[in-house]
Amino acid sequence: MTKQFKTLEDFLGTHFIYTYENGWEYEWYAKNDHTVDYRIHGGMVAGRWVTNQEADIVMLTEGIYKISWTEPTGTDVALDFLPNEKKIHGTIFFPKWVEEHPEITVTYQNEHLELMRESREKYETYPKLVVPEFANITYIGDAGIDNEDVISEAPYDNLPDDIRSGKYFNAEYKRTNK
Ligand SMILES: C=Cc1ccc(O)cc1
Repeated sequence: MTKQFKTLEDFLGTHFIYTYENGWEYEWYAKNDHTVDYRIHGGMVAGRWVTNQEADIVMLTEGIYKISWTEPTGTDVALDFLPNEKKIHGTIFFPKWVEEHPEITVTYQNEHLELMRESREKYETYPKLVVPEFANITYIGDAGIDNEDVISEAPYDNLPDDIRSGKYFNAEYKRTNK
């Protein structure tokens, strides 16, 4: 996709795959102007996936976007997207308990919200683990707003390659393997 991003509307509805310089691979979808979905393919919490996370999404200047949110786990995230440069800078602020028990969060979070809230009370928050990293964007797709097919199953080994090779979605950006 060689689309040039200029406005907030250009960004909303876009689906990205990217790899942080520490090797962590993430997939993320700007579902609408206040909601994000994502799936984690590599790194400390690989296997985790989340839909309908409330987020603040703004355009800082033409073609540059900032997204921030706080999660039920107590993890905070701030992402800066420079899609025309195929670059992102992301900072993740993990509570101590996620660093010590990442496996609790490696699931489809939406079905385990109570466990996340219980765990953040039961275990330690501080000191937080701050992970600031640049990432290279390896895929950009125009999924459209509120497309429930984008992040709709658990991550598996070759999923990013299936998407990048064009076999995961049809021309309407619906999953081909459903
Ligand atoms: C913790 C979630 C999260 C989602 C996307 C991303 O790039 C970093 C963190």
